[in-house]
Amino acid sequence: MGNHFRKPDEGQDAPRQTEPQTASHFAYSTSYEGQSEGQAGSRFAAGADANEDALFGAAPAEQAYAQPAAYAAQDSVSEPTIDPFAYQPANNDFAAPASADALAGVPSPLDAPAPQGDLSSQLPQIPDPMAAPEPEVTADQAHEVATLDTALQSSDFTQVFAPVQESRKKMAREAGVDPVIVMEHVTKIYPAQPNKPALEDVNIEIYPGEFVFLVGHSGSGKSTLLRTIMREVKPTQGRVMVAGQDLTRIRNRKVPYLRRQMGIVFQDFRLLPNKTAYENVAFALECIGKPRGVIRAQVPEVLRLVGLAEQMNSTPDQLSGGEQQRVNVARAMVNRPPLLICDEPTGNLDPAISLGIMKLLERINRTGTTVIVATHDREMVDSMHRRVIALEAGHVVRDQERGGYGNYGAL
Ligand SMILES: Nc1ncnc2c1ncn2[C@@H]1O[C@H](COP(=O)(O)OP(=O)(O)OP(=O)(O)O)[C@@H](O)[C@H]1O
Repeated sequence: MGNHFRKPDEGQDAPRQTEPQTASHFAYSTSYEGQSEGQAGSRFAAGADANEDALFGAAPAEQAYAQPAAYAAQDSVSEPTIDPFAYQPANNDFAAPASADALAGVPSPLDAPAPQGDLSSQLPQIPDPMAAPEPEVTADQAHEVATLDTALQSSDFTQVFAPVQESRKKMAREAGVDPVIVMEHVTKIYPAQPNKPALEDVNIEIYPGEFVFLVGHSGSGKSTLLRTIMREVKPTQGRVMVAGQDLTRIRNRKVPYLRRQMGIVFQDFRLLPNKTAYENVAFALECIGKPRGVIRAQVPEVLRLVGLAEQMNSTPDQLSGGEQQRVNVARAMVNRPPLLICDEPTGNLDPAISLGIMKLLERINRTGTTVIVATHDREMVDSMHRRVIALEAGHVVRDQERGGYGNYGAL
């Protein structure tokens, strides 16, 4: 999916093709329909309008990056002790337990003696026809997964990836939360296909801190939906609100500031081939004018958190596909955006490595970042039990709180 974006100098309905990896593609490589790459490049000029950073709530003070210890204090203040999304059973969910006295003497079925012998060995062994074959995992892959698992245990994680405290605070304070993304009656018709809307009357609300899977057949509109959220595609009809900003109305010059609030991860990694992992991540910060001190503090930290402390000086050709994708995630997150948009982030990866990437995204989500993942990865969606939005021919055919991949339309 991620490789369907157009070259900057092509019209909006030009045939879709893979972009070459160039420096200008590195930082949010795709430009808004009709906007040239030159214009897009200017988005990263230093000296941003501070007011723009208010788009998603106040960004942390620059100083906080240079003093990681400050995060801890900041986090402990801003992280709500109650997660408003967490399931809170009502008092009457369960019958009140009987007192211990009343229960005394009543034989419990749990106290019954266990049947003797291992019954399972006496039962005929029937293979599960639905069971998927175990994927083969090489020693290298197992090592890669293990290093990432170790990195994910780091207690420092929240200090670096903890961007949306403002909205979480609001949620906790008011117990009523505004969605971070609202799509109202959104229809997108590409002129090249006037009779086949890529999206039709789509209505979606996504709240801060959610983890959302977007599923659907090829061509169902997943990429188009993500691209409207990034304001790379403008709807033909309807309204898209991101963090309270109406994307159908904001001026082009504001788009760069909007995108700074988004981390974007694509299937085709788009790392700069001649730069090391460190340099690739650092470049994302250089592009938005971060001071060198911030870069020196933040880049190794974020690479360590994605389990690449040992590979900072490796170039992409020295990294596995999964490691490259981790650099990509680190690069998307290094500026601590409150919203992470992933278009087929595991599309090219082996199942074991895909699971590692998904765990990483989940870990980032647990720090409060809203994560939206378009994917064809059935096993992943089924195993994670997160919100699933299914698209079919541009329509939302299912929006399920804790869904599986399903048969798109069917549950
Ligand atoms: N730039 C474009 N010009 C014309 N039609 C387009 C363009 N981009 C997408 N489409 C069409 O819009 C529809 C939705 O495409 P989209 O890429 O959003 O689907 P998708 O679900 O992401 O597919 P995949 O999973 O294959 O990436 C398709 O019919 C596609 O051909």
